[in-house]
Amino acid sequence: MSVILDVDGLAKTYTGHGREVEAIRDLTFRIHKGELVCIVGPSGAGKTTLLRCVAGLLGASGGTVVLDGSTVTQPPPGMAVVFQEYGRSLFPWLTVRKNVELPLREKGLGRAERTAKADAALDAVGLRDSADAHPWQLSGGMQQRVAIARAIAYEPSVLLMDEPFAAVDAQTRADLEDLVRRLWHQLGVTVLFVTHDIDESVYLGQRVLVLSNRPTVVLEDVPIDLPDERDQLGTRSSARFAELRSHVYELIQQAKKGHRPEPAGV
Ligand SMILES: Nc1ncnc2c1ncn2[C@@H]1O[C@H](COP(=O)(O)OP(=O)(O)OP(=O)(O)O)[C@@H](O)[C@H]1O
Repeated sequence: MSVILDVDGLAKTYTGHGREVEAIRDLTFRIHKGELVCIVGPSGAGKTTLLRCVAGLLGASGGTVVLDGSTVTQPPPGMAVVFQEYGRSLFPWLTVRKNVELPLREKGLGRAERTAKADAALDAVGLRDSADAHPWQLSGGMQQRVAIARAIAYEPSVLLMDEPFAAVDAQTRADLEDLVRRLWHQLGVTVLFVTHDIDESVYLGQRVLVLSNRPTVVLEDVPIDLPDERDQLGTRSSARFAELRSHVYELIQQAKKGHRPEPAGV
């Protein structure tokens, strides 16, 4: 499997207003083409900072992010991001279809192709019937599905998701998790999914990267050896799921207490 995303020695310190916050000290990991990788860590560990650096929305203080062989210095064309705040990421004055079409317009696609791709993406998330509605006429879960449709219509090679379901109710969240797994299977896209929810990370991921507390490093890269076919009831009640969630939970507890991996060579 080829490496699509290579994060090497990434560091980020925020400066300004007379103070410095070292958010990320030294993050190194690789993601292969077509993988679904989750990132968890204690609150304030730097998960959003990491995703913004990977997306080219924030300049790193050190290290490199390489997407498909090219160093990321600004938002790269092959990446799409779904944020937690769907309310702020959709334009209320545009219809659902126009919201989904927007990045395709920036990509330079003609009207017919834009409409076809937007409608296919809305079909994939089950929202074709709402194409002519405005975002504010939809529920929170539906708005987040619009944001997902917009991201997949763009046909990114890597889809970044930053706690995308944190603001929706539990039932909707379960449905959206299954939607992400289904789209990932169908489209073969690489997904990097940040969440603070341990169960969600184990349910969704093929691997879970557990981050230390700030300044952040990778505490452990946990392979999730659950069967590829997952369902909310069966998978979550399996013995292996319980073992994996306990392991990740333990790691987060250690991270909160300040445990850090030994530096290499010590
Ligand atoms: N613009 C900024 N200026 C200064 N410090 C910042 C800025 N953005 C984030 N930080 C700090 O960097 C650290 C990491 O923040 P970040 O939002 O990346 O963490 P997180 O893991 O996503 O947190 P949470 O799980 O609570 O969402 C925090 O200490 C935060 O206060």
